[in-house]
Amino acid sequence: MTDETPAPAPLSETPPTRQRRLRLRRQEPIDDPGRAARELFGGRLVYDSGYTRHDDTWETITLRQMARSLPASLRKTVALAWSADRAAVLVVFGAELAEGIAGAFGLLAANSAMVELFAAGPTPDRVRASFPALLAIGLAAILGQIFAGISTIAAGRLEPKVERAADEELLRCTIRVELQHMESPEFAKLLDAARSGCDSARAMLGHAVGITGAVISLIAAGGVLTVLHPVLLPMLLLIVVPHAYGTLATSRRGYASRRAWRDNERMLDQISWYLTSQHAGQELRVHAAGDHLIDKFSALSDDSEREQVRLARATAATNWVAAAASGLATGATYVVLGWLLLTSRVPLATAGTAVLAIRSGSSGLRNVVQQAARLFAETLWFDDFRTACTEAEQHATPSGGLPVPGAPAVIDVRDVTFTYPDKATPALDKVNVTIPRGSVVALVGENGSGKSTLAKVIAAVYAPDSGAVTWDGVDVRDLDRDDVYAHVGLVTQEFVRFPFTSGYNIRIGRLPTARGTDGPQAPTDLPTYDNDPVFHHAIATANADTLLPDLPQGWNTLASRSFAGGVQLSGGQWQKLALARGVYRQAALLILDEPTAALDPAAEIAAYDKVRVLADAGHTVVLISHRMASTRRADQIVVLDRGRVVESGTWDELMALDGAFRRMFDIQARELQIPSPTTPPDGTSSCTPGPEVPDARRGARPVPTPRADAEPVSEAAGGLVPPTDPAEDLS
Ligand SMILES: Nc1ncnc2c1ncn2[C@@H]1O[C@H](COP(=O)(O)OP(=O)(O)OP(=O)(O)O)[C@@H](O)[C@H]1O
Repeated sequence: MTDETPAPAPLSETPPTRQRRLRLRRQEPIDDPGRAARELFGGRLVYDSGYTRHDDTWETITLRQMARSLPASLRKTVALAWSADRAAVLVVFGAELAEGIAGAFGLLAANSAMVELFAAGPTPDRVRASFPALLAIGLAAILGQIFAGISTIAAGRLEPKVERAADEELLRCTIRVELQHMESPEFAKLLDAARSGCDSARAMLGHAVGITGAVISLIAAGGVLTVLHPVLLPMLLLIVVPHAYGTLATSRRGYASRRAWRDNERMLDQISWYLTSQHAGQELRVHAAGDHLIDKFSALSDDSEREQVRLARATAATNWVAAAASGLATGATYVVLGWLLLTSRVPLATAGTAVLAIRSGSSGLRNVVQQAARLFAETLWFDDFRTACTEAEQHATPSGGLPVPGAPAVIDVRDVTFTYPDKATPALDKVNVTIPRGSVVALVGENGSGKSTLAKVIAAVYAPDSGAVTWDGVDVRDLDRDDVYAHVGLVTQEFVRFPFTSGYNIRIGRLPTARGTDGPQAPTDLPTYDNDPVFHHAIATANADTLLPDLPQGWNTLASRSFAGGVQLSGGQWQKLALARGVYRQAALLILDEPTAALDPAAEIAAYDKVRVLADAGHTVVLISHRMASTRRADQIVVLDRGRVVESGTWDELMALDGAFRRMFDIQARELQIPSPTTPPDGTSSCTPGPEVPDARRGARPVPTPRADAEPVSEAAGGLVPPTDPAEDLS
């Protein structure tokens, strides 16, 4: 470093940190994330998901807002519960009402008992006279508890039903949403929020029951007070209103603070997870980054502790103010009560009952405020759940349409243009590809050139903005989508590693319940892999039988180390399972998006050989690969560049063309020191010629002929009949 170069200011001395210390001293919430957070995460670690959608509700909610929204929230809860279990709703309401009435009855009995006890005469006589009233108090208390228990049982029956109904509704409507909409960031966030909304359905019920009970006991206490003396009723309000404000203020402050320190906790969780995980263990040790991260953990923990201390002090201060206000009101109430006593407006016994009623009433109202605030927040999440379901229905995969008579002889991509919603330039731009049955079409091109997008359009997962994908001349949009999907098998780059058994990870490609498939077992059967020829065909094709030595329970071994008895599979082993899943589907059109990226060289070569065998058996294969050599046995190679088809033709034709494909091949060949095929001046090469393609030039739309040697595909629901002896066919 030269003298002129200014030394970077130490992060700890930057202005935001000084400001932060001041804020801490003044007990204000920390809004500067601190040095460790900035260095590691670039600032606070805030979820960009729907789970934080209503985070500021508690901080902004007012008593008036809550009171206004309460009837609507209660209405929604009752409607939800009513649709789940009417009888349970009636029992809950009846039990809450009965509990409230028992409470009021108990207060009146207490009044009678006090009248007797404060009456003139010898003490034994007064006690004896008060006996029936004392019995009535006991009876009211017992009945109150019995009714509370009945309400709890009925609510316990109702709550899981409500939650399950919401969960299932969300799952059913989400699984039908078109992927294009599913991938939009806004819908993804709404869906996150909707998941919370399902939990909220249950919580809303709990709060609604709590509010009902509290309101009923409040009315009972208010009624008793009014009977004793009308002036006592406003006194009750005087006590509870400051309490209500205090409760709300404390909760709001607590929530705001927790929100601030929750970001901190999230950062701590992230660091501690990586410090203790096997996944990062190797790098952290070799790079000696562990101690550094522990220091950051310490710094963030300091911040977290400071924030929690600040919160405790602030909460105590708010509670003191609220309690002081409420205490003043209570004092005033007792002064009024004393005045009523002194002026003989109420007898001493009534004053005693009034004290009890005021206590029970004020606790009821406090309860109402707390529960109503929670109900308000939960209702927001629940509304998201409803919005998500409505939006999901609006963007559901259309049902109906023309039936797909069988495996298509030709799939045609015509002038297809497709732009992702958040992108300015199209991912596919006037793309034309013709895919005859029984052929292997390889899509190649640089990263981001549009290969996976084109595969999704071919699989009818995305609908083109313009142009069309046709199956035997019929636009896919006019076909029954479930029928179309019954003919498609997909092995994506990011195939799913389900935490199920390794066998089920394959079987999920073609479950008996799936429409259009004729799975080997009835849904109630336990999987028996031994006598499932399709399963054995799939594992042989994907070379997945090599996994068996690592599967202690065979195909019933759980493929997840997170659970007891589960195993950890390697990346390549998982890829074999995914490939087997795709083959097990027995689909007419098989899309393989980089299906061998994690395989060893021998397994990779075997996999490409099997792809050829599948095509020769009548499957149509769309293969995406970055390894140019792997496309050698494809019938057609389509080269994409920034969403456009720049070359297409057979291997020989593209090598002879000496364009983009040849350049990509030569780069890889140089790296691996593979001799490049010699291209004679007439443009033909020494490679085995593929089926004749009439026009192979830059950007041209080739029209390959359907393979004459392709075996007929079983027309039954798009499934291909497996070879009787897989080994025979695959050897
Ligand atoms: N879900 C998405 N949302 C927005 N843009 C996307 C999405 N998926 C892909 N893209 C963009 O579309 C373009 C084409 O992507 P695509 O995944 O089809 O390329 P690819 O050729 O398969 O790339 P790779 O070889 O890296 O797998 C890229 O610019 C990519 O950033």
